[in-house]
Amino acid sequence: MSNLVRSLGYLRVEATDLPAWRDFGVKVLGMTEGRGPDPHAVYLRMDELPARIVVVPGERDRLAASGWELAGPAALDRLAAVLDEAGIAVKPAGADELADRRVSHLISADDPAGNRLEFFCGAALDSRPSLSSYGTRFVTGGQGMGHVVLPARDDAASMRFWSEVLGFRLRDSMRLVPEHLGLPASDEPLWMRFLGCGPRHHSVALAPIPAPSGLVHLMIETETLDDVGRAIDRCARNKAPMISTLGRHANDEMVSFYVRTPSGFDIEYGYGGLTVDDDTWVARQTTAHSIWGHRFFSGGGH
Ligand SMILES: Cc1ccc(O)c(O)c1CC[C@@H]1C(=O)CC[C@]2(C)C(=O)CC[C@@H]12
Ligand SMILES: [Fe+2]
Repeated sequence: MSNLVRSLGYLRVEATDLPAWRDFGVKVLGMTEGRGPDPHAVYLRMDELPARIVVVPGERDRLAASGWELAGPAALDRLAAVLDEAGIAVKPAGADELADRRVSHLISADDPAGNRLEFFCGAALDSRPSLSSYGTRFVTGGQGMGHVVLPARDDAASMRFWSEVLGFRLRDSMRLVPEHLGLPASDEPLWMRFLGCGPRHHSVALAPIPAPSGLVHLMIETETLDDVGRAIDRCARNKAPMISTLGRHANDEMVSFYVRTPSGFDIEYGYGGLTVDDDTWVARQTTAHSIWGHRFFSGGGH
């Protein structure tokens, strides 16, 4: 157990339509556009960091990496050793990558499902405030930028890596119905695992959900319910495809809806998520994904 990762820091996305992403990020999500080292990239800000979503031009639409923040260089060194001991290949970053990501230290590794992870510390802060023209304010800070749901076929291998090696804590599990995900029926239970590394109920969820882009969804959280309501209005105005109704999740009590990004994965746009304390939290099994709402339009799956 290492317990070294503090929060979800950023996502790097490779995309085919950069102008669509700029419009989507600013006009639908209510993020602000930052500047950065790559003149062709779109840098989307939520807070004092220079970017939380970095969209780089590419041949295809996919999650290039999720970035995970650690407290400092000593913690990053310890994580590198822990990964190495577990037999996981660790790639140190070169000066070019450090400059590109505007962090002081960075290593990368793949999880057992092949999800590319970057672990960093020493992020640069932007002196210009991130002021959304819709007044949207995001919940970040110690809770990080939100949560990601990553595809993972092998439950046991993923749990070993995320929980035993990285030190994430299991906060909830939910059984999935294979037919709802377009998967063949099976006797083996299909698990969705919700894991946390800080006060946010979950910073990552792992599930055998097919995801051609490498990401099922990214959840971002706003400070008020009105921010979520206004985002729903902006989806309609900008013809962004909402894929679910508003709902409240059973496990983290988040009130949210889902909208499709120009890269084919989804954004969960939410308010009011639970924070938990590891000393008192008990992991349970939720049997329904929501206490109300979250009706998905695409007929099963997501
Ligand atoms: C169940 C749940 C609790 C809290 C969350 O933040 C959260 O995203 C979810 C999962 C929602 C979930 C999904 O992400 C992909 C498709 C899923 C599995 C469904 O088909 C129902 C629930 C959906
Ligand atoms: Fe979610």
